[in-house]
Amino acid sequence: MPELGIDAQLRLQQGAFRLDARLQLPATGISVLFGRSGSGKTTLLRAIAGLERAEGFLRVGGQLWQEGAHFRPGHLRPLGYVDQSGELFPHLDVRANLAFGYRRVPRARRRLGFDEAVALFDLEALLGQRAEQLSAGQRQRVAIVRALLTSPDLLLLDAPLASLDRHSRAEILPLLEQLRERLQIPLLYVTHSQDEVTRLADHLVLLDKGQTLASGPPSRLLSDPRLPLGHPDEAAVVIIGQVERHDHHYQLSTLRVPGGTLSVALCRLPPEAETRVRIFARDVSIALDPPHRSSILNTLSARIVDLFYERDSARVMVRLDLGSACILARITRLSADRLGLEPNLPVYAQIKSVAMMD
Ligand SMILES: Nc1ncnc2c1ncn2[C@@H]1O[C@H](COP(=O)(O)OP(=O)(O)OP(=O)(O)O)[C@@H](O)[C@H]1O
Repeated sequence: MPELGIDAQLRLQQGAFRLDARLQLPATGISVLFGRSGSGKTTLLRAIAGLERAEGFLRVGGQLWQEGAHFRPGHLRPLGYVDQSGELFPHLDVRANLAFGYRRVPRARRRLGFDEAVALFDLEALLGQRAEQLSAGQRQRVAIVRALLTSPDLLLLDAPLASLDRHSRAEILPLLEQLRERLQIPLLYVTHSQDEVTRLADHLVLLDKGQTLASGPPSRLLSDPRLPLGHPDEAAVVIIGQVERHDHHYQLSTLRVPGGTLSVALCRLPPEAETRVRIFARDVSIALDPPHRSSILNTLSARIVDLFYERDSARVMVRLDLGSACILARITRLSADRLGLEPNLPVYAQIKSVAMMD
């Protein structure tokens, strides 16, 4: 793993709940903390923020924030924290809300200019509005930019989209994706939405009953059906593709991915650009021979890694190795038996639908 942004072991007892989490996260990019409700995500974030006093150690960007008796209090930890509610100073306008933290940062320490941050989150038109007049989605955008403008060493976002409607979520997600390219600090993002995991995560941490169950690249964790990552019907894997060419006549772009090429809706990325591609397990079917005369455009060569039988279900999850990445196929047990699927068997993965994430 590249340079560590967060290195921590934090233990905390809260009533009957015990947090005992080990974190080793990269210095840049979005690390997503994923887990069921009650798994301890907020508690862990609050411990990192110094709002809860956990035992153990915490190092952020090489700085020791706590260890043993040494405990840097929350207000002296240079971090931005945004929670679900995105609270602002209601009587101030957006400009004053944003300027509040920004003015306190010495010019030489500022990581992001005021105008740049405002433009990044498309806030120009809102600068004169009072915070109490904003919609929930607008408020959350302002809250994120306000946190960014304090030039933190670490940005903590606790389910920032969880209380928003679909439309506002769809508006903010691409802004967070853009932020990934711009930020030079770790961003720790809590969610229990699988969609946000596939869209945002550069690194994924799975928390279960207060413990870190798995931590690593999303491509590895998402393609491991043994991990409790949500309902199997929503299981999806993200792989990296490279733009090969565009076909304007048929409005399609071709991406090079492990195992072959994929056709996707025409995109604006230049040739050779990298992009994330999400493939739902439910959209993948398996054939033993190269399919021909089919309306499905996308077929990849694969080899079966293993099969996971779901209890009391007609379905089986099949892990398929494409060479340098794995995808999942959720098919019926009947089909798996009829085709005689077993580990190591070479097969063709037919993919009904592919979504580009960039
Ligand atoms: N102040 C407290 N005292 C006792 N128990 C608490 C306290 N705060 C949280 N808990 C318990 O700690 C556990 C973890 O809660 P936490 O809010 O961190 O989970 P979470 O993963 O963030 O959940 P969600 O996704 O629903 O927000 C839960 O069982 C919760 O009931």
